[in-house]
Amino acid sequence: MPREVREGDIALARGAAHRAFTLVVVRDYEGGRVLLGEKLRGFGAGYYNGFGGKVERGETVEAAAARELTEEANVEATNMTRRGALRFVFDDKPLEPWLVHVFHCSRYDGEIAASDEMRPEWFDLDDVPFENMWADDPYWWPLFLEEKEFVGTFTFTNTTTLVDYWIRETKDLMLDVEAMTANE
Ligand SMILES: Nc1ncnc2c1[nH]c(=O)n2[C@H]1C[C@H](O)[C@@H](COP(=O)(O)OP(=O)(O)OP(=O)(O)O)O1
Repeated sequence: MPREVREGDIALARGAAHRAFTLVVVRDYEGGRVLLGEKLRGFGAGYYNGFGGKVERGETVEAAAARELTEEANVEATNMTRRGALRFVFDDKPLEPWLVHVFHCSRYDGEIAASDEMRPEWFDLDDVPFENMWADDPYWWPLFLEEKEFVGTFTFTNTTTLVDYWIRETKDLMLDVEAMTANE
């Protein structure tokens, strides 16, 4: 069972800069469902997740989120809002902490289609497949679905075993992101 800790109790490797990632969850309000993708290859293969990936050099976080959604699910977001920042700390690989910027999207252009990386699938809100998702997801999804903004940190061992975490709502997401990346 992962241990809930106080904010600040999770130590980061000194001097390690975050690696930035995006994660977009598409929500269909009328249908009461969310779009997830089964990851077909690479990090997290076999898990269901939102759509996203690494922020490339010289790219904004927003542009990276839109690009990854198009690459992985074949649609262009027409409204996307930042909703959270999740820091992942690993004791094995990768060594640097990750900062995953979570976005919400409810309108898009195009037809959803699979890519070589993700197989999209709609899930009813009460049927999100947490048993086949990253172990941190059950801790922040409630805030996501309640339309709250949130920040948190999760420590993993052996890449996928969640050891400890903190998560909370934030009233100023960007201020908290600045604080999380202050020493970089
Ligand atoms: N623990 C956890 N919870 C929720 N979401 C994630 C994690 N770990 C993660 O990596 N993620 C998310 C963050 C990103 O959206 C993806 C991982 O990105 P990845 O597919 O490795 O990046 P790409 O740039 O698409 O990779 P390649 O195209 O280079 O293979 O999962």
